[in-house]
Amino acid sequence: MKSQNTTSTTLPIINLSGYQQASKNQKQELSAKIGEACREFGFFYITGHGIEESLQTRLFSESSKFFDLPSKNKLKIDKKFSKANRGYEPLKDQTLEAGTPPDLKEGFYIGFDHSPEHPMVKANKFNFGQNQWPTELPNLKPVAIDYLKTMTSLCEELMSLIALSLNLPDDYFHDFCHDPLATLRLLHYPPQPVNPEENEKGCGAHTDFGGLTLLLQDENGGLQVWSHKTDDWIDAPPIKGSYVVNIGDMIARWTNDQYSSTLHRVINKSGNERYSIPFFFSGHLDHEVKCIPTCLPENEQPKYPPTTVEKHMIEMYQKTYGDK
Ligand SMILES: O=C(O)CCC(=O)C(=O)O
Ligand SMILES: [Fe+2]
Repeated sequence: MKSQNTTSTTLPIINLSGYQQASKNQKQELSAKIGEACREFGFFYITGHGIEESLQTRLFSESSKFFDLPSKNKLKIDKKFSKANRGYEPLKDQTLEAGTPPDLKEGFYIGFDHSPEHPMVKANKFNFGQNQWPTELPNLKPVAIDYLKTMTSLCEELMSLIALSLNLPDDYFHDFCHDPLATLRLLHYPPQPVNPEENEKGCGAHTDFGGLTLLLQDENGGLQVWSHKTDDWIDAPPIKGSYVVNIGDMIARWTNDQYSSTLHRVINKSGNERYSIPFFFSGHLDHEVKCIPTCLPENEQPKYPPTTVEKHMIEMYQKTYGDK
């Protein structure tokens, strides 16, 4: 692949304003724009999504307070103590791009709190369980849980627009959306070093594992998206009040790559500390993911064998975190 520079193509911006009250026709129009963006880039921005700015600001504020804590405090809630991969992920813990140095980012994983009696916890389902919260930041939990709930509802709506865009009934992904694995990841990227190791980056080139990712990023920029059209990296700069949405591996598998789960990476060249908050909507763990028959033209074969959400998620965590 090419250097760390980018070309100037821009990702589409889709305004969702009023989507909840939209007529059938308006929803069809919106879904057609989403479909086009998914085919061309696998990435798009959304505005008019209805998530309150004050909620986003409070979450960013808790996030920066968390990463400012002394290392020894953060390490007390290292995700290695959690059966459900919840908690602190130290700097360089993950290598998203095989064969390159580990990612220059630290993180904090949050999901819905599931009691030990929850059937999915009893069944030892992947990433279902309890969070680990920092005792120093009592406000993080209510803000993060509020955010998780709101984002989950937004993703359900987006999945129904994706269904429409594929000429499927709008409730086609209903079962996938039921009792989903939904993960919030607070991320902190130190500035890119002046003399980085070869190929060292904030976040190595990767595709996202789940259904949809909705990314909130601060004003520093640094996200780059691979364009198969121009065969080069393009910038996905922050646009105030928007989310960057991208298609994950599940949707690529359903559509036989008609909708692209696109490579992306982060290089924090801003010289500042960068903060971002991706929300990963991965769906119901038992859901089978195999090519949707109407997404397979007569002369094509499915590119991927059938899998389940859980199987794919486990494989991808093992691949990028090794045996940790
Ligand atoms: O921080 C970002 O801008 C992107 C993070 C990302 O791609 C991920 O966590 O999967
Ligand atoms: Fe990603």
